Amino acid sequence: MSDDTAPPRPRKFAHGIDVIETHRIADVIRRHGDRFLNRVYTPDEIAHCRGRIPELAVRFAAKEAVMKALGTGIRGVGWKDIEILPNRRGKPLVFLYGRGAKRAEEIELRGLEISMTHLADLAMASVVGERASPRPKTPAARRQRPPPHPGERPPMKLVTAAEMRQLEAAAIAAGSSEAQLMEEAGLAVAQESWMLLGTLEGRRILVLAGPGNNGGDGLVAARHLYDWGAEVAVYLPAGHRDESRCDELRAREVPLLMGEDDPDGAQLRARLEAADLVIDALFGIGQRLPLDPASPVGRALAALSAVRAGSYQPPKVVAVDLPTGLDSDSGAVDPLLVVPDMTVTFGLPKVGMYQAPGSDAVGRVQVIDIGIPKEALNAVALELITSRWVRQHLPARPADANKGTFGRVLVVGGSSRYRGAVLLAARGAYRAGAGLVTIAAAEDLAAGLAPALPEATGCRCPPPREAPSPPRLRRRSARSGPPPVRPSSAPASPSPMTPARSPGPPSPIPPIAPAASSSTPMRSTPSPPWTTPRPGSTRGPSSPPPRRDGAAPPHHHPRSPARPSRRRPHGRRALGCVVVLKGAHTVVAEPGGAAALCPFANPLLATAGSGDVLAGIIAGYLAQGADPFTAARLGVYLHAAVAEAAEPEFGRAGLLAGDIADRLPVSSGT
Ligand SMILES: NC(=O)C1=CN([C@@H]2O[C@H](COP(=O)(O)OP(=O)(O)OC[C@H]3O[C@@H](n4cnc5c(N)ncnc54)[C@H](OP(=O)(O)O)[C@@H]3O)[C@@H](O)[C@H]2O)[C@@H](O)CC1
Ligand SMILES: Nc1ncnc2c1ncn2[C@@H]1O[C@H](COP(=O)(O)OP(=O)(O)O)[C@@H](O)[C@H]1O
Ligand SMILES: [K+]
Ligand SMILES: [Mg+2]
Repeated sequence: MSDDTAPPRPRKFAHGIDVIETHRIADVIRRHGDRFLNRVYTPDEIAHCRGRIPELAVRFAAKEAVMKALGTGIRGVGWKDIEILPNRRGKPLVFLYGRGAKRAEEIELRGLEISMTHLADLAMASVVGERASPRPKTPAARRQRPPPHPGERPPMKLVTAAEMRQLEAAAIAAGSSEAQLMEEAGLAVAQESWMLLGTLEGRRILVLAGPGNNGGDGLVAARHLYDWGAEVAVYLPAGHRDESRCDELRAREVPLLMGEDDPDGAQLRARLEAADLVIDALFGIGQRLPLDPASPVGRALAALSAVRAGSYQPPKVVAVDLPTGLDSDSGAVDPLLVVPDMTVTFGLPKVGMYQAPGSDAVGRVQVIDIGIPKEALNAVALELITSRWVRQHLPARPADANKGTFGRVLVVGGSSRYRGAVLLAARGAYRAGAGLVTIAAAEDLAAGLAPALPEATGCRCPPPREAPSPPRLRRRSARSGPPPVRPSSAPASPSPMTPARSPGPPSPIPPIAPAASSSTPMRSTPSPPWTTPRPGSTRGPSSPPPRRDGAAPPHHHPRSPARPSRRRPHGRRALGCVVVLKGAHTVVAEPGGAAALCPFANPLLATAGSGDVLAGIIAGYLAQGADPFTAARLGVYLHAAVAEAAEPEFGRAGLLAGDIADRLPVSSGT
């Protein structure tokens, strides 16, 4: 539907309100004078207010109220993008510029009216206007798949520390500078800290700043937070190499405590005990793990941990870029790590934040755009599978379809020991939307299977004694090309195959001739479209289980990263197929080098048959025409999303593999 034929979007109120204590503004102006005025107010506003505190305070509240009505918060729109000036009769009017004007256009904001008032020490503003609702979701619109590419948001990529440094270099090559990037980063940390605390006036903030650029970000944040009215102190356990940033703070009389001047840690403890918020700017992507508990940084973290554990009102913690003690690439966690309430990370999230146990050690993650050139992001191979991506890539389900539209899946199995596997995979394929699922099982099993899934058709295959052992499979594939895909675990797990309409010539001699007695012939691809090894079957130890009890997860030596091969599952190139490496935060990789990571870790999935259901789901999407990489990503995400959705009901145990299949529509419909 083109834009001019689109129905007008329904409209709703846009409202924002804010109140501020007038003396807060008076204090900031006393301390910072013109610097504050010039940062927050336009020249016309400054001229109009002529230094009158109530006028300035009420405008401060008004700007925040407008930000709320725009729905952006203080990060989205600059203070000076909003101007409040009276008309000739004294009625205040709101003028929007820059990002403010752009946002107003996006939401089709009209008729923004403002009302302001103040008492002795309070200034308050309320704004109301009319905006367009997000586009209505009619049943037809819901069914309609959004067009795949133009206008699609780029996928959320994940980077290693080395990749982040390359992106930083690209930003600098494009005209930015290290100092500018640090200013952006520190400003974002200050803004996020403000939002976390709600108000800064009278709030005590302790910045733990390390010797490198992570510490530099912390110093910039400290400067802003002080300028905005917080009581800020900075603790530098190991000093800092950038004296000029320290000088900016000394000029403001922000206390800078050096680790060497506090040998017994008493000053640090006192500051920590009094703090409302601690900013962890000790180490970022430059950290070398493990941390030495006897080092100044190690002792600072131990003190923070003790205060958090032992205090009635423990301080909140914001981590800058990465929590100190988290390996950016593997997700390994140092025992000294303090789990923050929030991690403010720059450019792109780091891989380790989505790897157990690191994924349980970052709190809420806020990703900040610091001006990395978009083109540079193309070089990053690993992306996070997001619900948005899944919604955009689910196969279309046209209203005039018939079952032939949605492809066919053949599930081959024959082991009496794993008789459920074929059923689970078949169920997964159906629930994912395949049009027809056929189970090929040995005759003695087939009879028992039919009542369990009457929707599946059957076809006969040779008795199980013929089930080839792995060495025999290898010999056979040497003669006839690789065998069809099968889930990793059980020797006789089912083998979902590509649908009849998928491209590729039939394999010369598939191990079990699936189409022999089927009414419509089916084909398998010469190379398996995907394979699903488990972490245990790849190099490297598996990571310890995550803990959700708030304590730092157990130490996992960062030099033996959790799952080294997970990032780049070796073998996908050798196999020439898409690889699904199953487990917490499953990785899907394709032979070209791209890989995608599932955001979920959930023990509800660690149940027998769960992998068989996943295999069926992926086959279901393949049958509907998705390419193998897309089908695997869809399957992996939705399979795990079912467990996420089931957690309130089940807790951490008790979901059956069959339930995963049966609950699939719940998540694919969202
Ligand atoms: N990339 C970007 O685009 C942007 C990056 N930005 C920020 O820069 C951060 C990276 O900065 P960075 O490279 O200076 O590293 P950082 O994390 O401060 O640590 C290095 C320092 O710590 C020390 N050190 C490390 N481990 C140690 C140990 N175990 N025990 C003791 N010391 C140890 C190490 O000592 P050295 O190795 O030199 O002896 C060095 O002094 C990044 O996370 C982000 O916050 C933003 O400003 C803007 C954009
Ligand atoms: N902790 C976990 N977090 C997320 N997913 C998990 C977790 N444990 C197991 N899974 C998922 O459960 C499935 C288990 O597959 P698999 O071991 O092949 O089981 P089976 O062979 O019994 O069907 C995989 O998809 C895997 O990713
Ligand atoms: K940090
Ligand atoms: Mg399995």
